[in-house]
Order: sequence, then C-alpha cells, then structure tokens
Amino acid sequence: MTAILETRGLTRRFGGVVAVDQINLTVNEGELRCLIGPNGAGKSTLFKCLTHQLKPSSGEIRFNGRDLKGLAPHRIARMGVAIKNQIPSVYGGLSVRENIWLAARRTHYGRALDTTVAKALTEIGFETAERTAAKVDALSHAHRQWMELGMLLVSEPKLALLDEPTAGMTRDEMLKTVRIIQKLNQTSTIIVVEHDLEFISLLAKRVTVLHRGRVLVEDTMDKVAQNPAVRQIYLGSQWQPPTSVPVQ
Ligand SMILES: Nc1ncnc2c1ncn2[C@@H]1O[C@H](COP(=O)(O)OP(=O)(O)OP(=O)(O)O)[C@@H](O)[C@H]1O
Repeated sequence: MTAILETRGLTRRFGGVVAVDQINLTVNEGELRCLIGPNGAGKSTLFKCLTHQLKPSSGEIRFNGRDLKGLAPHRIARMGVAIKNQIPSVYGGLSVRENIWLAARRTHYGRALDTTVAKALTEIGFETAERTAAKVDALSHAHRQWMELGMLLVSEPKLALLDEPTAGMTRDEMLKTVRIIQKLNQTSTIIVVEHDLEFISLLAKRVTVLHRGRVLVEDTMDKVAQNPAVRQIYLGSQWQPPTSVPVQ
C-alpha cells in the first residue's frame, strides 16, 4: 500500500485553543477514510490545514511523498488535492452541464471531454435534458451538492476532501450521495467528514475519530462503534449500528 497523505505532528492553534493537536494521519492511495468526532473536535480545521487554507502552526504534511511546507493553496490544488467546500468556479448563471463541462475541460479534450461529461451527468443522476440544462442558481440544496460532486468526478483529483457532503439532505438523498461518492472513489482517494452515522456505516472501511484535536481511535466502523471512549464522547451508550441495506 502506498501512502498518498501523511501528517506528522500536525498542529494548528487559534490563540490558546489547540484545534488540531499533534495529528499523525496516514491515508493510503485509493482509500475512502471517514473522519468523525464531536463538534469542535478539529475536523474542519484539519481539512483546511491539509489544503493550506489555514497555515499549520507546526508539523509536517506529505502528499504523494512531497512536503507541502510553504506551498500556496492553489499549488496544492494543482497537485491534485480538492476540497469540496471550495470548488473554485461554480457559475450560478450557467447550467449544470456547462459547469461540469468547464470542470472537465481542464483535463479532457475532444471526444473524451464529451463522453466524460455525459458519464458524470449520468452518475450524479442528471439524465434528462431538462435536468442538465437547469441553471445552478435554481437547483435544490441536494442537486447542487450532487453537481459539485460531478465537478469532482470529472476533474479526477488524486485526493478529495469532503466536508459534511450530506448535511441538510433527506435519507434518500443521503443514500444517493453514498453511491456517487463510491463512484468518485474509483478514481480518487477520499477523506470524508460526516456526522450522519448511517452514511459512515454504509461507506467507511476505516474510520478515524477525532476528539479535542487529537486522534482518539482509528479502526473499522464496527470496532469504532464498540469502543467505550467513542461511545462515551460521541455515539452515546445506546447507539446501535444502522441496519439499512448495503448500497450497491
Ligand atoms: N477561525 C477560528 N478562530 C478561532 N477558533 C477557531 C477557528 N476555527 C475553529 N476554531 C476552534 O477550533 C476548534 C475546532 O473547530 P473545528 O471547526 O475544526 O471543529 P469540527 O470538528 O469541524 O466541528 P464541527 O463538527 O462542529 O464542524 C473549536 O474549538 C473551534 O472553536
């Protein structure tokens, strides 16, 4: 297994608050890692440090073996790290198809461009001409999220960081999002932060639990769910794994 991302002693302080505290994280190429933890655990701050939207206070981040120290966020993006809270160019006045086409155009040409766009539109469930022609500004919350995932699909980042991709979605919408993220994982390594534990159970192979800026435990969802400390600080003692049908 090759590590695509490694952090060593990664720390970010805000005054007296240590939001990310000496984190050592290793994510292998092709992995779909879920990151969970209570509010304020440091999940979003960790993501922002990884892309240098926030400058780490100390520690090291290596992506594809390269030390990211001193690199500007756009350089890290160009190396293939995408964060969904910051998709740079979503044009609200353009259609879904046009936005996905513009995202795909950076890496695809000619006929491959058209087939890539068509495939992504199918994968995110925008199959009718009416759907693909809809202006982004007029989309529902869930449809906008799926369109942004479509933009990630066509831009094929090496590492995609997804911060709460199902926030505000219904359960059916969440289940559809699981399928789209599994597609994305066929070409991209993914780290996803979520509070929806059914979503995590359906998707995760390996889960990292953060608490007060530190890694509390890292294991399979089953093992994490049995961990007394995780149950105490996050899941609750009564929590049972969801019994939903596994997603194809
Ligand atoms: N810009 C900031 N200035 C000061 N403190 C901050 C800032 N951003 C985050 N923090 C603090 O850092 C800690 C970690 O916050 P962070 O948002 O990373 O947690 P989180 O795990 O993503 O939480 P949530 O699940 O609620 O999104 C919190 O104590 C928070 O108040």
